[in-house]
Amino acid sequence: MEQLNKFVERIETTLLKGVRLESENPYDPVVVKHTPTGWSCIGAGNYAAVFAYQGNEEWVVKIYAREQEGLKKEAKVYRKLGGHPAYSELIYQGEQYLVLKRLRGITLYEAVHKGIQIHESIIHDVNEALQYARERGLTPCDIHGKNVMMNEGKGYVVDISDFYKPGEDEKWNDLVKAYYKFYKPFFYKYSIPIPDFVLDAIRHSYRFYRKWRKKRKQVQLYKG
Ligand SMILES: Nc1ncnc2c1ncn2[C@@H]1O[C@H](COP(=O)(O)OP(=O)(O)OP(=O)(O)O)[C@@H](O)[C@H]1O
Repeated sequence: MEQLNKFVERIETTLLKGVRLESENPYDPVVVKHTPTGWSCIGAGNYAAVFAYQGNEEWVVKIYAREQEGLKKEAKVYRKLGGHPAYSELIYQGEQYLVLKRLRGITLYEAVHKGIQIHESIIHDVNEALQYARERGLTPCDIHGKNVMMNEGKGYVVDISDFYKPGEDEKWNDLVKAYYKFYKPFFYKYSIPIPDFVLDAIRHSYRFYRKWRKKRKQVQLYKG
């Protein structure tokens, strides 16, 4: 408890006072303009940036750049999820930030970028973790390559902030399909790294593909 109190004090007196975040577009990651000494940014999503403190290996701080409402919902989801080895845990909820258990490893996005093999066990672990969430009354959503981490052959789900929304999306299913169709037979086999600009192009094209698919479904429904 004392350790947590000290950590919270450090967040509020150093990190929050010095950090500068910019979020221009909800479809692109938050940009960290300045990180105070002692802290390092270990990841950024479209809503938040995540920081680690040099003297603390256990916890990370997720600061929301926009939509503080999302922070409250994420905390609620963690409470509902309880403890599971494939998820992080909520340690503390601040006004603008959450303290979470630190997950180790690299994201699937980084693995593909660096040509590091993603074993099938990762896909199985995530499938199992998502099923666990469903059994707790949650709806797994927004699970993509930057929201799944792997470490020593185990898979972890990093971001559960959208699990309260009604209705699952297709992102994880699409990723699994792409894994078996393109990744496993080719990129996995030869450990080929993929440059950032290609991954970005895939990310943008996938967004358009999802929009197109959604429209097509609506038209089909309308035609009956
Ligand atoms: N508990 C954690 N331990 C270690 N790294 C983490 C943790 N949580 C997040 N990260 C890192 O920070 C990055 C951004 O976090 P996260 O995906 O939760 O942000 P977000 O803005 O909610 O994302 P999204 O754009 O998917 O909504 C992750 O891709 C991961 O690299």
